[in-house]
Amino acid sequence: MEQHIFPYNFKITQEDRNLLNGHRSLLIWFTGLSGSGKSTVADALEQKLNSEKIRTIILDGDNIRGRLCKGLDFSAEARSENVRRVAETANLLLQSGVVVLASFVSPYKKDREYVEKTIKPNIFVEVYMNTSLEICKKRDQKGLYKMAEKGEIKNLTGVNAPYEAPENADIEITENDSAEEAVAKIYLEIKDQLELK
Ligand SMILES: Nc1ncnc2c1ncn2[C@@H]1O[C@H](COP(=O)(O)OS(=O)(=O)O)[C@@H](OP(=O)(O)O)[C@H]1O
Ligand SMILES: Nc1ncnc2c1ncn2[C@@H]1O[C@H](COP(=O)(O)OP(=O)(O)O)[C@@H](O)[C@H]1O
Repeated sequence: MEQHIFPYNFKITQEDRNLLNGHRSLLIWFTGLSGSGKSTVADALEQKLNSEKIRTIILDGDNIRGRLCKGLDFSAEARSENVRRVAETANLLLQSGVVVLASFVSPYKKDREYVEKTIKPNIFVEVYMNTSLEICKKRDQKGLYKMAEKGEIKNLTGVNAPYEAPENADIEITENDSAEEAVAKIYLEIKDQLELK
């Protein structure tokens, strides 16, 4: 289909919006197995940022899959499409000047690289929630691992679907870190990048 599209050059830039907000925008991307602590740490970090008067928004797997990404399953292709839509959404939100916290299993390296490429020149901070499968299985708050054991789920990440761990994550959170420790680690890393006014 031939399209005639002429993007308009709007006058207010992202830099103008950052100035108004008093900080830069960043994308903080949490990746890890189900139960690794992505949502918990994103939640605690958002509270810390909020208390510092930093504008934030959270994009979280389960929430996004109920709306923007409704109908996408957990095949490799659908997961890539899920992450692609989130990357586009994050890109728009970053242009508004907010700090975006995104928590997605995002098991494929190429998908995470796609996110980083999509949001450039904005800053991508990859947080690897390095919680072992053993601990995630023990937590199993949603009962997904038990369902996989019974053969009721065929593509659970870490069990019968792959997880490609980041090799050079900006920040690694281990299963021994409490949520508070994780927040402290992340905040220390991003503080300068926020360029607080
Ligand atoms: N098969 C399978 N594999 C992984 N996760 C599953 C699966 N089925 C359902 N769930 C639930 O979906 C949440 C993960 O969605 P994501 O959008 O983050 O996944 S992905 O990035 O597209 O891989 C995930 O949320 P978290 O537990 O917060 O990670 C689960 O609640
Ligand atoms: N740092 C932590 N230490 C101990 N338990 C945690 C920690 N982070 C999360 N949990 C617990 O693990 C479970 C799964 O956490 P959640 O944040 O939902 O993980 P994810 O979003 O990666 O699926 C929850 O019951 C949560 O309370």
